[in-house]
Amino acid sequence: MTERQVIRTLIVEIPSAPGSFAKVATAIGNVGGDIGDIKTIKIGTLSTVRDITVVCEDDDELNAVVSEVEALGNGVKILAVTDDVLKAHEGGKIHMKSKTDVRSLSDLRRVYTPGVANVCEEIQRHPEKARYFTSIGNTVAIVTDGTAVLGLGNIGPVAGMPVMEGKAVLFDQFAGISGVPVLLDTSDPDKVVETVKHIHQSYGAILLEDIGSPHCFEIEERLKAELPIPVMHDDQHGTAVVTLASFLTACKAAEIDPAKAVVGQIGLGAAGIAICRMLMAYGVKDVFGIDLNEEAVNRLKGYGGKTMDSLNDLMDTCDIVIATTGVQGLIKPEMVKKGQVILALSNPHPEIRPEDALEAGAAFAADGRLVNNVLGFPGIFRGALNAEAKEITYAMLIAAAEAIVDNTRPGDLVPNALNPAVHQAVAEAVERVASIKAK
Ligand SMILES: NC(=O)C1=CN([C@@H]2O[C@H](COP(=O)(O)OP(=O)(O)OC[C@H]3O[C@@H](n4cnc5c(N)ncnc54)[C@H](O)[C@@H]3O)[C@@H](O)[C@H]2O)C=CC1
Ligand SMILES: CC(=O)C(=O)O
Ligand SMILES: [Mg+2]
Repeated sequence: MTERQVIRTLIVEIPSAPGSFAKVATAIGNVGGDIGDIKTIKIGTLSTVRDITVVCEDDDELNAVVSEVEALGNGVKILAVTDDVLKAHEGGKIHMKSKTDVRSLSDLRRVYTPGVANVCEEIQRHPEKARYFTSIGNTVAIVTDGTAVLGLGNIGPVAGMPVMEGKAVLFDQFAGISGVPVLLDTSDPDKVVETVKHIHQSYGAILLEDIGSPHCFEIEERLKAELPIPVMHDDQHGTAVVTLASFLTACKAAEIDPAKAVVGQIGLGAAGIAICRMLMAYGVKDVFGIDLNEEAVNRLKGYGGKTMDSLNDLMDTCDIVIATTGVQGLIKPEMVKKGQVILALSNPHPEIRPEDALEAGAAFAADGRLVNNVLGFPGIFRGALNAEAKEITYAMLIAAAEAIVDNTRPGDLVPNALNPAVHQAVAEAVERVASIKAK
């Protein structure tokens, strides 16, 4: 059975006495549950009710958590176990909303016919004005064929929709951008390019998401060459930006010269190859990569990277190990070298849990929840749209990575993705570079 991460909220009644909550927390931890958010629902003289979010490896572990907490007795009661994740997806996560109220006939005539006709004619005369009189300039298509959805593989575009809606939520919250999922029922590069070209006029930019390798490379290259608006495959470049930022921060903290760091990349698909290319372009000389797929390894060699014979060799040799294979648990604790930096970036499950890597001697360890392209893509697109850029260049991506580094607090690997200042800083840095180029 495939292991899956199970997130549930336990609604627990606990006696209002010092130490009672600690017993519940210990019971959850005893059987491997991780505690997430805790919300106090009711404080009574005799008992307190709390929502405790727990993260478990699978249903068996969740059942063990529930039994362990119930076994405490002495007034500790589980009132309910709820699935907040499924609940948060009921009816979908996004909704197209009007910015204008229509309350009177004159509103109606202004917003719709006949008033709207003047605006149409103005745009017909001056097409560039569409950017000001429509939402096009603030709307990004989130295009997927569903072939590499997180590390879940080729689950199809409709099953991938919750991820695309998630990206749209993040676009809205962190960058004020309307993200519109576009689900394609083809992965054929000719058809994808043709389709996106036919619909591109609705959007200010195109974000390609969870399109698997190798077809993602041709699709992105062709769309970049053929469309007059920014196109970026987030799994490649959004991930590479955030990984470069965490790499630079880790090098500084571990006193490693980035140019002399020996980097090992496990998995050379969309994310992996882009990470290697960005590190090499930034001046890192020793970038080694491995993949089960020979074509992927040859692609890396074509870009100037090197390969190794095995995962064990890579783990033995490299100071900094980055993994994007989608394979949970691929890196065993006994493979970790003392002082190594381990970025196990696969979602939803990393190649090694950061706590296990640290316990095995790693100097720094993070997973894909922390080092995540959410730190990059909202600000990158905001900056590109603000600058009315025609493309997202390497210089813009480097500026984004440096802005992320500048916003990282001492002791942290990356900034908190919930901090709006980070997205603002990325957007400003990207816009500045894009505007310089445009002059
Ligand atoms: N943290 C983040 O921001 C991001 C994380 N990712 C994660 O990276 C993973 C891969 O995503 P993509 O690159 O888009 O997929 P992909 O399908 O393009 O690439 C995966 C690559 O890993 C290779 N691979 C699989 N098993 C392997 C093994 N045992 N040893 C060596 N290589 C192996 C495959 O041959 C393939 O080349 C996913 O789990 C995804 O969630 C992707 C983008 C962003
Ligand atoms: C974060 C992301 O884009 C992925 O895991 O595919
Ligand atoms: Mg993705």
